[in-house]
Amino acid sequence: MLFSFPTGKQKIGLIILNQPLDQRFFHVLWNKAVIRACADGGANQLYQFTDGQKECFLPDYISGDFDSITPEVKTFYSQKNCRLIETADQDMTDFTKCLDLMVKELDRTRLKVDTIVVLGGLLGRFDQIMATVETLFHAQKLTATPVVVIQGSSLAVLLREGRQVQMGVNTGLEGDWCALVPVGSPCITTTSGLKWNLDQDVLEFGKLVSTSNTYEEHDPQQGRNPVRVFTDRPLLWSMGIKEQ
Ligand SMILES: Cc1ncc(C[n+]2csc(CCOP(=O)(O)OP(=O)(O)O)c2C)c(N)n1
Ligand SMILES: O=c1ccn([C@@H]2O[C@H](COP(=O)(O)O)[C@@H](O)[C@H]2O)c(=O)[nH]1
Repeated sequence: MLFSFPTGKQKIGLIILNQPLDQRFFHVLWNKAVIRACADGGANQLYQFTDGQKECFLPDYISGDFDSITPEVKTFYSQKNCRLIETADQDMTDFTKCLDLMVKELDRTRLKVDTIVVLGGLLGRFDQIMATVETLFHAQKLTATPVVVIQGSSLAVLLREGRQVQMGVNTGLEGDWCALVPVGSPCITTTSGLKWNLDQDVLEFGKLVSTSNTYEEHDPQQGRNPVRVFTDRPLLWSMGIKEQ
């Protein structure tokens, strides 16, 4: 798996959750997206954020149990022929269901994306933040495509087990912290490219969790080396995004 912040010619799928949108990345990510979706109240966020030019920013579909989308927003997007897909299941979050639909839609249309980018999910309600992380576990079963969550000054992605993952950390957008968090189970982990590397060390809550890590020192002319991580179980990678 090769992963870097979605820049350059990457094509993405974009999911907007019910959290305030961020001026820094919205337009660039919207333009890279070949499919765009809102999870329930994510549509309210899009509607509000694009005020004055809403017609230029129509999602392909809005899904969810529709307990958050307002009647005004629902009416607006349905009149603009955006698909409204009701997913009433109360055992899964609107994010998980929206992602499941996106994977199916990508399969159906044979559209290819490099990454599915999710805006929101890392701030606001703590239970929702935990649910975001849990959705990343579903994502690994649903698709081979990396699912990257971005909100505020953080990015999160769940690294797959059993293979070396290489991350480009030289796009200029990376902040100065990064972390490896063993969310689902203990992880035997080996890394390179970090200031505090691991060598077959066990990351485990109550034992060792790699927060407040950073990148190894580098020659500014040459840029940072990629970060390489090998883990025997799914492991959450999180990194800072520069405040601009
Ligand atoms: C054991 C268990 N705990 C809690 C729930 C309740 N539950 C889990 S996911 C879900 C849907 C959440 O919807 P979402 O739109 O993602 O979040 P909301 O803003 O409505 O809280 C619900 C109600 C459940 N079904 N099972
Ligand atoms: O505080 C929050 C609230 C919501 N989310 C995410 O958005 C979707 C949709 O939420 P609704 O409240 O149903 O509109 C939800 O599944 C969460 O993934 C969030 O991240 N933080």
